[in-house]
Parts: sequence; structure tokens; C-alpha cells
Amino acid sequence: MQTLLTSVQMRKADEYTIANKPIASVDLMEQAAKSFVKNFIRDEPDAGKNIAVLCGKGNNGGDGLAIAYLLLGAGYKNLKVYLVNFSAQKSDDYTINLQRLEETRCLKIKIDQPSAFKNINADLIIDAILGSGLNKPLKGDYLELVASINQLNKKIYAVDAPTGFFAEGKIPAPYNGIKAYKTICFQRPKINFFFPESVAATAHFEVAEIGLDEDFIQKSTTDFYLIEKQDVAERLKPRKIFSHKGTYGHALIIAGNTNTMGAALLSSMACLYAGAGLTTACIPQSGLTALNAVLPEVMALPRDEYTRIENPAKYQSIAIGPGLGVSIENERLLESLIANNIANNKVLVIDADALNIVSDRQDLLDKLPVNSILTPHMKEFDRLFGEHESWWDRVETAKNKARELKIVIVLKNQFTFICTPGGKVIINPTGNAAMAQGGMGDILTGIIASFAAQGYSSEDAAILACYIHGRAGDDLAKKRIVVTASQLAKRISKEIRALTGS
Ligand SMILES: NC(=O)C1=CN([C@@H]2O[C@H](COP(=O)(O)OP(=O)(O)OC[C@H]3O[C@@H](n4cnc5c(N)ncnc54)[C@H](O)[C@@H]3O)[C@@H](O)[C@H]2O)[C@@H](O)CC1
Ligand SMILES: Nc1ncnc2c1ncn2[C@@H]1O[C@H](COP(=O)(O)OP(=O)(O)O)[C@@H](O)[C@H]1O
Repeated sequence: MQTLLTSVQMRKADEYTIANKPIASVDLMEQAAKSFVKNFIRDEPDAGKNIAVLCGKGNNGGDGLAIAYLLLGAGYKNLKVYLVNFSAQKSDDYTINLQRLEETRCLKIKIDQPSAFKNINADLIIDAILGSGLNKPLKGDYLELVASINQLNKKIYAVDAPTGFFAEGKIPAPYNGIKAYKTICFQRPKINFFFPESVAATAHFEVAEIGLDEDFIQKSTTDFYLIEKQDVAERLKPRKIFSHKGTYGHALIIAGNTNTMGAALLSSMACLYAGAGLTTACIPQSGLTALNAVLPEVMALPRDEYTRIENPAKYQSIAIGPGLGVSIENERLLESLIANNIANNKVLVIDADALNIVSDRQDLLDKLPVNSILTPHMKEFDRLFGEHESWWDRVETAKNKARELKIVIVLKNQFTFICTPGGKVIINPTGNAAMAQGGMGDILTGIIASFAAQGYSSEDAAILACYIHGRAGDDLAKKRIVVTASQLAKRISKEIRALTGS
């Protein structure tokens, strides 16, 4: 898993690399510029475009100067460099790169006042004014300049971070920094790129490797981690020779109601395709025909208002909530399950209406069996733990609650945050907007229940399920504008196969 670091930690990684690798600071900057330019040229191959490169006087500006030099060398001849001259201080590597640029015929324009940057003729802007060195909100000349750059409505590529964007911590609203089309950042994504508010600062981001010491970065202390494909491949256990249905666990899905039977069918289908040995759906009588017709592999446990799960020990995982409905009967069922599950130490997955029931019965939170998995989306999360103004605060609460209650919280969004009892925030990078359709969460719950039934720890079940769910969505979205939940369920088995190679 990739560690995600703060700006201060990334600066330490820069310093460590310079001190311990045979690379000088200015060469590291050159490497960063080369990586940026490679990606930029791939995106913008038309070398005839008018490009404005805006450079501050720190190392971000130094990057900008090195980028300008390299782009000129690559034939981007209609390029002008704007030297933002709002502070007296300049970094050494900025000075070195400026000297090198002096030896070329590159047009350089000094910006002593924000008003000097009004009527520029540019198709594209490269923003290298301030990067990860940002240590206070923009104001004065910087703020004015940034506002007039944004007003030009040009396509902006930001170097490492858009000017005015804090790489971690609460993103102030309204955002007043550079509004980039894309940020090409160095070595690691900024933690804040995974928070929805960052879309005001950059519509897209990508990471360019610049040769920082990976060992140092990986060993740095952090709460934030990013799942990589190999983490999933390493965790997935291949199916064994001489195995049988009993080898892969029995999952119980308590879901569905008269008008929401589909949720139960979708969760159960996902559970099957993710490989559980046996799946039982606990649904109202009215859904039996549909279940038998659509999912003949799934067993039924008819549910009425008096139902209690009599022998919960026979299930390795129990998921409750999709399409369940909020009622006193369902509240009692959930309560009995929570009590029983403590004794039997099974994995309990709580989703949708079961989360809504817990919101009104906060006393149940403290009684949740250790390693239970909660899968709220933003609204369900706020109903459970209170309103949050920012995603940073929401994730902080999720991290603290997961630790305090010794549970796993899967806070769902474009990038889902998996918060563990150990205090980690594990971010899932897969998934896309084609998946924004009803039923997707039901599928995720079914996959988590399936992996938990197969014997994976709660943390691993959540990691595997989120990654595979999103990856299936990504693969299907290559040829579609929308991916339906049923399509995704049927794809799960293929994704697992591709990831295990067996
Ligand atoms: N060897 C290195 O240190 C490397 C640094 N790199 C680049 O260096 C950047 C960081 O450079 P710096 O640390 O010099 O910082 P920046 O260039 O981001 O900022 C320069 C200075 O501006 C001042 N400042 C911060 N917030 C301000 C505000 N709101 N208004 C006015 N002034 C403000 C600070 O004193 C800061 O040090 C990275 O984003 C990256 O682009 C890369 O070249 C990779 C290697
Ligand atoms: N734009 C998106 N990008 C990535 N994943 C998405 C996106 N929209 C939805 N998803 C995923 O789909 C699921 C939606 O869950 P949820 O809101 O509970 O849906 P439902 O209740 O309709 O089943 C989550 O796992 C979420 O991460």
C-alpha cells in the first residue's frame, strides 16, 4: 500500500533523497520538470500553442522555469514565461534555472503587480507560482493575480499543486486558489486530492515519479494509505484443490422489502459472484418467487415481523440492511443479531436501513461486535455521527470512531475511505461516475459479506471488496456511460480471476 504523506513529510523526503542519493537538489528539480514535461507533451502534443508559464520564486517556480526550458527544447516555441515578483526571497534552484533560461531566447515578462497579467494571449497556462510550500491562505497580490488568471478561463496545468491549494487539512470554502484542469504532482498524490472539495482546485490529477527515496517515503509515519493493485493480488487466496462449498463459508444477507426486493437480489448476487460457498437471503415471503427465479443458487430464509436468526453461528458473515426498511420489527431483529453476534464472533456487515436504525438507536453502536463493518455513504454517515461541514472533518470522525468502537467503517464516495480499528485511513482508488446509480452500494455489501464469509479479516474483506467493486466498474465503463448494478455483480468473478491469475 502506498503511504500518503503531508507536504512537510514530502519536503523531508526531498531532503533525505538529496542527502542520501547521488543527486543534487537542482538535478532533482530537473527530474521533476522532465517528468512533468513528459506527461504534458502526451496530453498537449500541439507544439504551436501559445503557452504562458507562470513562475513564483520558490522551488515550485524553479520547476516552472525548468519546464519552460525543456518545452522550448521540445519545440514549443510560442511559450512565454511570467516571473511573479511579489516577494524578495528566491530559492537557489530558482536562481540556477533562471540563469539557464537567460541563455535562451525565451520571452520573460516580470509581473510586479497583479494588473500586469490581464490581457495575455495564451491557449494554455502552466501554474508554477506556489506549490506545496503554501503555508497560509492566499491574500493581497497573490489572491488578485490568481483571480485574474481564473477569469481568463484557460486550460491550466498545475505543477505539483494548484497555487493556493492546501495539500492536506480542511479545504477552505469557497476555494480561492488556481482552478486547474489538471495537476501533475510529484511522487505521491496530495491527500486532499481524494476529497470531493478538491474538484474546485483541479478537475484531474496524475502522479509523476521523480526519483525520491521510496524506502524513506514508505517508512514514514502516516494515517493515510492508498490501495494498489498488488495489495489486492497479494491478499486474494486462490481457490484450493479438493475444496467444496463448505470451504468458502456461508453468508446470510438480511435484506429486501415489498418494494425494495431488488436490493436483496443484488446483494445476494454479488455475494455469489464474489465466491461465497453458500448464500442465504433472509427476505419477506413476497420475494421468494423472484429469488427462486433470478438466483436459484441462493437459499431463502423467509422473514416476517417476528423473525430472529435462530442459529447465527452457522453463518461466517451476516449482512443486514439493503432495502430492509426501518421498522420496530427490523430494529428488534438487528438488536438480537448484535447481541448474538458478540457471543459467536462472526462478521456483521451493517448497511443502508440497518445504519438508519442504528442512527436512532445510538446505544447499539457501543454494543457492535468487534470488527463489525459499517458501510455508510455520506448522508448515512452524518445521520450516524452528526453533520460535518467538510470531508476532512468527516474522515477524521470516521477514523476516530473506527478506532474507538474497534470496527471497520467503509465511508463510500468516488474515493472510498476504509477506516480501521488500528486508526488507518485506507483510500480506494478504483471506481468512476458511470457507477453512480442505485443498487451499487447493495453490490458492495454483498461482496464484503462474501469475502468475510470466506475467512478474510474484516479489514481485508473491505479492502478487497472496494477495490474489486471499483475495478469492475472501471472495466465496464470503458464501453459504457453507465454501469448497472446487475452488470457489475456479474463481472466480479472475472475481476477476481484477473487479479489472482488463477
Ligand atoms: N528539492 C526539492 O525541494 C524539490 C521541490 N520541488 C518543488 O518545490 C515545491 C515546493 O517549493 P518551496 O518549498 O520552495 O515552496 P513554493 O515554491 O511552493 O512556495 C515558495 C514560498 O512561498 C511562500 N508562501 C507560502 N504560502 C504563501 C502565500 N499564501 N502567499 C505568499 N507566499 C507564500 C513560502 O514562504 C514558500 O516557501 C514543490 O511544490 C515542487 O514543485 C520539486 O522540484 C521536487 C524537488
Ligand atoms: N462517481 C463514483 N465514483 C466511484 N464510485 C462510485 C461513484 N458513485 C457511486 N460509487 C460507488 O457506488 C456505491 C454507491 O453506494 P450507495 O450510495 O450506498 O448506493 P445504493 O444505496 O444505491 O446501493 C459506493 O460503493 C460508491 O463508492
